[in-house]
Amino acid sequence: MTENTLNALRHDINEIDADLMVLLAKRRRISHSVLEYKIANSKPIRDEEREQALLEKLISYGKSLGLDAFYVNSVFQTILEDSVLNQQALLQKSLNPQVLGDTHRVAYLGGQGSYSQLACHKYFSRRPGKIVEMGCSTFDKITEQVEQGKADYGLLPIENTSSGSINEVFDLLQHAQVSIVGEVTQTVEHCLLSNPGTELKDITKIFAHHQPFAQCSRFLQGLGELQQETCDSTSSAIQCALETPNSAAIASAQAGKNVGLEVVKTALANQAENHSRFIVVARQSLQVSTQLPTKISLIMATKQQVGSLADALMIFKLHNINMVKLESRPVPGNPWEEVFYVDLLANTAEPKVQKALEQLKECTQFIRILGCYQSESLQAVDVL
Ligand SMILES: O=C(O)C(=O)C[C@]1(C(=O)O)C=C[C@@H](O)C=C1
Repeated sequence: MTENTLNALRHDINEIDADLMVLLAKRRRISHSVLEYKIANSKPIRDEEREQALLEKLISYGKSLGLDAFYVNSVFQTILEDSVLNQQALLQKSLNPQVLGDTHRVAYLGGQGSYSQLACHKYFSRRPGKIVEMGCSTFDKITEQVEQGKADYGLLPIENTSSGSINEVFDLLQHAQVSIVGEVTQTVEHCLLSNPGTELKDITKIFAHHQPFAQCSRFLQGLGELQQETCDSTSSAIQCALETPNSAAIASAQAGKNVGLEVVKTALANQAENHSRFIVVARQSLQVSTQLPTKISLIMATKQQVGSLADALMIFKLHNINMVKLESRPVPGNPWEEVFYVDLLANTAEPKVQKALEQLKECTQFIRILGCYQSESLQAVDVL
């Protein structure tokens, strides 16, 4: 094959890709129109039966065209997820026009290339408007920016599939005057990054935030006596690696590319599927439509009596409310006292939930709703 033929083929591929883009944009516009019907008729945004029927039909049509089921399924699951999440974000915006403005000042940990920045871009990509990024050096500074009205939103990592709950953030939520208004999950692909030409055997020191250190503990154990230096954020770890010969940082490949560091090794995390869930906080709580899958996060301190935690949890069961997270953390200044963090798949606008929360007030010492927000972890319809 000549180079000319190759160029002609690539030209054809470019045209097909451009046509696909036009069709994807058209599909998105139609999906927005379907939302109008759902708003007018109070229908839930997600229609899993419709998704199932659609995917089955597409898989069978794909087979007749020589496309395998796995490929068709993965392409259309992505399209459907985009469609659902966009409908949800638009509905939220129509419900809270005064709060969800056109400029989003977002405070997050670190700077360019941090996982928080990636999560910020992911979350706000569905929320039209300009993002003003405010990189911060600590979690406290993030909530301070929001409390003082200098930022509209703060992004805080709350849990990771390898290292578990991020206790610092749970503790911060005990006293920060902010509400949780959203969540976003970001895939975290840790790589070892170093100055060009550096090989793994040359590296004597590794810089990272303590979370990546925890998430890559097995890889690090395998390296033996290597110096590890904990940094405030992934961005500052990258800066240190840039300035220190024979050193490396743990961060995403993209973060390294931004500053000229090269990837020495990929896939460092203990778990192959390494994801972090971030919460989005703001000064004001949001109204969340009951047409959306929603979560409530709350903290509570139970009475110091036998069975008081069991009594509190029983209330959720009695009202058929699904509890998806329960964490306990010590209360600063009160040794051996615990505060519980609870996530529920529920909406504070539902009467049964209001009733349950009233009952919970009666059987606990203290309860505070941290937020009711749109849950973005969509469970894909299973067709394969
Ligand atoms: O058909 C609908 O109800 C839509 O909103 C469209 C659509 C889609 O993009 O195809 C989106 C969300 C639903 O879960 C099902 C299908």
